[in-house]
Amino acid sequence: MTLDEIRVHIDAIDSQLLDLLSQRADLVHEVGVVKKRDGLQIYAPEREDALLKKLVAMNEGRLPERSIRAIYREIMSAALALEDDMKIAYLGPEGTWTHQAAIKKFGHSVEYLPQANFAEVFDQVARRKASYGVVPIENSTEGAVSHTLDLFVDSPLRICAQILLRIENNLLASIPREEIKTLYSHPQVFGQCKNWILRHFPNADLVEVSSTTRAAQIASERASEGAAALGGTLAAELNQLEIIESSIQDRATNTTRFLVVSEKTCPPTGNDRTSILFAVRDQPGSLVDALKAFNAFEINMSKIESRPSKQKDWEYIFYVDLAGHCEDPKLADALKELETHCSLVKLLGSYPDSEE
Ligand SMILES: C=C(O[C@@H]1C=C(C(=O)O)C=C[C@H]1O)C(=O)O
Repeated sequence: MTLDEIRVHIDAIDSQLLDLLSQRADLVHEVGVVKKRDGLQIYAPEREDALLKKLVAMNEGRLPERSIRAIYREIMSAALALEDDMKIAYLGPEGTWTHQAAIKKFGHSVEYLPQANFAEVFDQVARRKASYGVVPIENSTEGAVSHTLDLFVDSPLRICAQILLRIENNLLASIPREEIKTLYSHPQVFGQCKNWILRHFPNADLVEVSSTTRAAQIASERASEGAAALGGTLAAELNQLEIIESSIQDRATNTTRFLVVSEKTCPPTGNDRTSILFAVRDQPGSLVDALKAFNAFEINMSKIESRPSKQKDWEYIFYVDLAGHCEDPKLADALKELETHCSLVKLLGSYPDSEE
C-alpha cells in the first residue's frame, strides 16, 4: 500500500473511533444521571480498576499495557469531565508531584484546583468545593508524610483510591552547574536525594520550600544569585529551566504513594487495602494486645506508623494498613476485636490495592 492508501484506512478507523467514543459518552452520561438520582459517587475507582484490568488482559494487538492504560485513562477522564461538578483539589502549585499523580488518576479533561497546603486540600473536599482531593502519604525512600497522617485524625473524609507514582528528581537551573550556590526544594525531595547532594554539592546551602514548583520558580527568579532547584520535569517546563542532571534520587525505584480522599470510601474489588488509625489505652502491653487482633484473624498488616496524639505528651496514634476490605467478614471481626483494646479506632477507608 502507498502512504496515501494507508492514510485513507487510518482516517476511516478514526471516524469509526470518534463515533464509538460519542456513543460511549452518551452511555456514561446516562450512568451519571442514574448515579445522581441514587445519590452515588460519580467517580467509581473500583469500576475503573476492573475495566483497565479487563482491557489489558483482552488486548491482543501491538499496543503495550502502558499505552492501553494511558489511552483509557483519558477516555475515562473525558467521561468524568461530562459531570460539571468534577473538580480535583491537590497540593499545588501546578507542576508538583501531587499534580502529576492526580493527572495519572483523573486524566487531563477534569478541572484541577491547586491548594497551598494539605489542610486546604482536605478542607476544599469537606466543604464540597472539590469532589476529590489528592495528597501524598508515603515515599519508598523517605517514609511517611506526617502532615497527611495528622490531618486524618479530625477529618470526616475517607480514602477511596491510591496512586503509585515513580518519582524521578532532577537538578533544574537556568545557570551552568559551576555557578550553583543554593539548592531549593521540598524537604521530602532533599531526603530522597541526600547522598547525591553530599557527593555533588557538599557546600551548597539547602533551602526548604513548600513545593518543588515553588523551588523551580525561585531557581528561575534568583538565577543570578546561584539558585537551582530539585524537582520534576513538569516544574522545569513551567519555569523554563534546563535539566542539568536527571534522575538524581538515591534509589532508582523511588516511588510515592498518594491517596484520593472524598466523602465516601470504595466498594470491594477482591484486591483491596484498608487504612485505619487507632489509639491504645495507656497501660502495659496494650499495643501488643491491639496488634494481636490482626494475628488472631489472619489479617496481613502491611504498614504501621505512629504519630504523637497532640492531646497528651508521649501518647500516640497508630496508622495501620491492612490487606482486605472492611466489608470482608474476617477483617470486620478483627476491627471489632481491636476496638476492645483501644480508646479510639477510626476507619479511614478501603480501596483497590492497585499498583498504578
Ligand atoms: C461510567 C461510570 O462512571 C465513571 C466513568 C467510567 C468510565 O468512563 O468508564 C468508569 C467509572 C466511573 O469513574 C461507571 O461507573 O460505570
